Amino acid sequence: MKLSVKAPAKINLSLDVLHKRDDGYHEVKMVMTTIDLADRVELTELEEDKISLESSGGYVPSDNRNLAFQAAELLKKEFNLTNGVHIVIDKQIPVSAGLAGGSSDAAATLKGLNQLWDLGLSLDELADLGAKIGSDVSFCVYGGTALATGRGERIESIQAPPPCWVILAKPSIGVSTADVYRKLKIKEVEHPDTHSMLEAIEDKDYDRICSTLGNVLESVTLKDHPEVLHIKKQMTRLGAEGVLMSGSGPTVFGLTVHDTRAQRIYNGLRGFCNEVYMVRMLGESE
Ligand SMILES: C[C@](O)(CO)[C@H](O)COP(=O)(O)OP(=O)(O)OC[C@H]1O[C@@H](n2ccc(N)nc2=O)[C@H](O)[C@@H]1O
Ligand SMILES: Nc1ncnc2c1ncn2[C@@H]1O[C@H](COP(=O)(O)OP(=O)(O)OP(=O)(O)O)[C@@H](O)[C@H]1O
Repeated sequence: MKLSVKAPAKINLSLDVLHKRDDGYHEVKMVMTTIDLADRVELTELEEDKISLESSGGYVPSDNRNLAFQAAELLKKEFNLTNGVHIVIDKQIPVSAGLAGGSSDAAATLKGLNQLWDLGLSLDELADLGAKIGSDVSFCVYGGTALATGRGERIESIQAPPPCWVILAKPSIGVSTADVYRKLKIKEVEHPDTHSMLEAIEDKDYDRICSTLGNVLESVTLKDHPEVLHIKKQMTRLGAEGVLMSGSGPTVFGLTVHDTRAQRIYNGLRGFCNEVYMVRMLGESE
């Protein structure tokens, strides 16, 4: 049997870091939402007891460094399974971008194999398993829009923000999430008002959502990579109503409700950035 699962990217509308924990991770408070930029993960049952993986598009590892491979491995180990699977990833989400591409592939693999191998696991159980793979995987299991706390794995789903265009621009630089967290000076930075973001979403107040966007990790990535700040300025100049870096970066997203403005921002950014996307905010889990 074979099945195909959509794996959407996420953006962080608010990302706050509260303190460093004894286990080396950071306690976070984030509002995350899914966007209509997605990989597709195709799972085919194998007769043999093995996992194989291939990926089209951007370069990603095809062995157990791949988070989707790790998801299949984890299920086999946890439940002592001898099932096999061939995983094909149609990669549309840019890699190492701050958009949780790998995490979403892992979440899609967990959900798909739950069906394919008839494991009967609930979404909560899949999200708990996902947390063993990476901090963003639990959110990707639920999708939609959520408040994420703990190291990012404690998920409280909330309603979707009002729909709008999301223009994404990724400069051609690599950013290490671990480095960004390590360099963050928690006491010296301005913290976003996550509570206000939650209220704005509840009130469906698009203008307030735009003015409340905030990501504490910008303090590190913008300083190390001035091109990210440059993209933010261009997005604002081109008329985006709200602009922010997603996750640890380097992708910047701009929000607008206006169709013609969205096209103008998209065209304007393509002039000096190779990877630019214009997609809809999803917000709801599909
Ligand atoms: C930046 C975000 O993408 C925002 O959604 C996430 O916080 C990062 O999620 P992720 O890429 O799934 O992160 P993981 O693979 O769990 O961790 C990568 C590295 O980032 C650091 N890390 C991550 C999450 C967290 N709450 N505190 C951390 O300090 C740790 O050094 C960890 O070794
Ligand atoms: N399925 C996958 N897709 C993309 N990258 C993967 C995958 N599996 C493993 N990786 C590796 O994970 C690293 C980060 O990739 P990813 O695209 O998930 O980053 P990201 O969008 O910054 O994630 P996050 O926002 O969760 O920090 C890369 O070094 C990549 O080689």
